Amino acid sequence: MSSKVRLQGTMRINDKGHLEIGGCDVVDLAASLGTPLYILDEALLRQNCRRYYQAFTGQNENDLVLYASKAFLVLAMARIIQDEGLGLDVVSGGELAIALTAGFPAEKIFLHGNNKSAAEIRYALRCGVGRIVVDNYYELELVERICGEMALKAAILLRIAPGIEAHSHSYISTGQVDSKFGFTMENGDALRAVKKALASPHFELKGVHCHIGSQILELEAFRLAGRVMMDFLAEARQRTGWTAEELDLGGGLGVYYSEGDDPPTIEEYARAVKESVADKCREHAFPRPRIIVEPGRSIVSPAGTTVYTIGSMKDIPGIRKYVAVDGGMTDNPRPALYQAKYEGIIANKAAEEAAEVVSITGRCCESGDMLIWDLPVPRVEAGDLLAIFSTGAYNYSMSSNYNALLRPAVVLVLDGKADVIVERETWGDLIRNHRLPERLL
Ligand SMILES: Cc1ncc(COP(=O)(O)O)c(C=O)c1O
Ligand SMILES: N[C@@H](CCCC[NH3+])C(=O)O
Repeated sequence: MSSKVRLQGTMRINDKGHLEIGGCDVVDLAASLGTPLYILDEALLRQNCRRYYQAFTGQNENDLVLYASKAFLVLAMARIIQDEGLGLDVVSGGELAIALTAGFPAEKIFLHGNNKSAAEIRYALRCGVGRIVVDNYYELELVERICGEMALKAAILLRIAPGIEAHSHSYISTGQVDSKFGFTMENGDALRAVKKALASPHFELKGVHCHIGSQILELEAFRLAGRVMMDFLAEARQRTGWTAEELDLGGGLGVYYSEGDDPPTIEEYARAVKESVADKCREHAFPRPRIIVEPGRSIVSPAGTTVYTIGSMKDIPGIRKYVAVDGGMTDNPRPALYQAKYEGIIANKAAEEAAEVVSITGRCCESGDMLIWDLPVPRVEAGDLLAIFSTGAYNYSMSSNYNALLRPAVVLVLDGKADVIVERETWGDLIRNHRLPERLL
């Protein structure tokens, strides 16, 4: 094989020496659908959903797994998530619209966000979403006012910043005190918010929420979150008499991207979360709340692969060989944003031994548009196909049209069938919303 990489899910190298996913030859997919191309392994995606369902709802039927839409949400994805019995966490009117258009049951949708607009809140309440997760005082008042206007009572959770430092990239750590998200526990804001919510006739306060960060590879951070949040609920009960029914611990479980990443399994994560809550329930004689989790990355990331065509190369002898592909930070901004590391192989030479080390660069006019540094590959030439692994999360959903590049298609593969679930953009799509004022005609 061209480099030591982990083949996940249904990936294999076929008799032609090509990478195959979901029974589909990646070289054929690239020929018929073009590149860059996002490929989604439906079997692995469903397997991850089932493992989460089994580890939580399967053990306690009241517990709930919400898939975090921000990782990747399109109509087909919403259908798969619904099929697998999970709920959805959405963070905008747009994500909510995708979910509802796919026919997702509103009561299994939780609306998140640190600055929801009044229109989004009205839309969510009108559709009957399951919960609104209120992030701050401004929102608490806004949601209350809108409920008053609509003459209804909203089932809410309060997002709390529990003051936990998760060991992840600072841009994706969210639970620490200095964070834009949630009511701060440390300075008493969280408890004041509970009192305020309880005093309102427009709220049914179901519980609390926290999310300490993303791509977390250590269970201890999750255990700590469970314990800290349960201590908070116990204190809130003591001070107000209110017994929370729900504890939403957010998402955050990391995945394997490259050598050195050693994530806990979904089952280990579930055990850690549930045990930390159970221990504290015993300590405080607190009735076990419904546990809710919101995984995004760990469900969809490993199921995604991006395929690119190799074009130009620049060899600087003794320094580095740059190999350019037909995508880059527009379809995968994570290396540029978080110094994220990925693995990949040459899909049409997947059985060949590595012969050189190259650095994969994107085609954007930015020196920072690097996808992989120092990747061992067989001898590569223009026209070869590079497959980069674990791109299912925060790639399509964070893609852009920088340099007027087009967003790739997304194809869902299963048992030799390949279905396009998102069409490749066209130049027409790029220009559709542009307007020329009269005086420029
Ligand atoms: C509130 C909330 N829930 C869930 C998630 C999903 O996180 P992850 O993809 O790391 O599981 C996020 C994103 O980090 C989030 O902000
Ligand atoms: N976008 C981030 C994850 C942040 C999720 C939202 N809190 C990533 O690609 O790793």
